Amino acid sequence: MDAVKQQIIRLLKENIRNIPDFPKPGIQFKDITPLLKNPDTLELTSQVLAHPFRHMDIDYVVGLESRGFLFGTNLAQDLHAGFVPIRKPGKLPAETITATYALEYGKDEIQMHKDAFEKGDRILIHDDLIATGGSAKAATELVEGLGGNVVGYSFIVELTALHGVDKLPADVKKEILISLD
Ligand SMILES: O=P(O)(O)OC[C@H]1O[C@H](OP(=O)(O)OP(=O)(O)O)[C@H](O)[C@@H]1O
Ligand SMILES: Nc1ncnc2[nH]cnc12
Repeated sequence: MDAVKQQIIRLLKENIRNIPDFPKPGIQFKDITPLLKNPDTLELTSQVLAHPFRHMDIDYVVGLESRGFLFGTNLAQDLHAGFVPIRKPGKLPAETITATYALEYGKDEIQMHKDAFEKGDRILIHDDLIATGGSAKAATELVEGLGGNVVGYSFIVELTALHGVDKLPADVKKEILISLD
């Protein structure tokens, strides 16, 4: 990583705070609201997220509700791609497909519109954070279920102790800005 990027990543890291015991006892919640509040880190995060995928011919960025929407649409615009939302159950109005997954602090289902993209389209999956990897894996199942080609994953934060990345296909490009314990 070059020196400028390293300096940017350090600044981003300083703007993520740890909230102990949220939303449940024992969970160390990584709160990105300071990073969103600071106009410098807001802009820099967008720029460093987009850079590695600029020449990858991404057709759609798929973002996970809700924190995956914060940078997902901007990432799509930067890459001149479309944006596809993955949402919690009962929120998308047209016909959907569903995947079930386990969270670090619960269990949930996610949905995507059946007509979100065409078979063979090149998809970048984005979320703010990967913990157990359950939601990113479920998102992969949704995309592949519709014949999409997942060509990349983009996360701001990875919780390394939970090894979420191991749940994702080994041969697909992954860009993670910040690794935390
Ligand atoms: O890797 P995993 O163990 O699946 O966990 C990561 C997911 O958990 C958080 O979302 P959450 O479900 O808390 O919803 P939110 O984005 O609406 O806050 C986070 O934004 C990721 O989507
Ligand atoms: N520890 C954590 N902090 C923030 N978001 C999360 N999503 C799952 N685990 C999380």
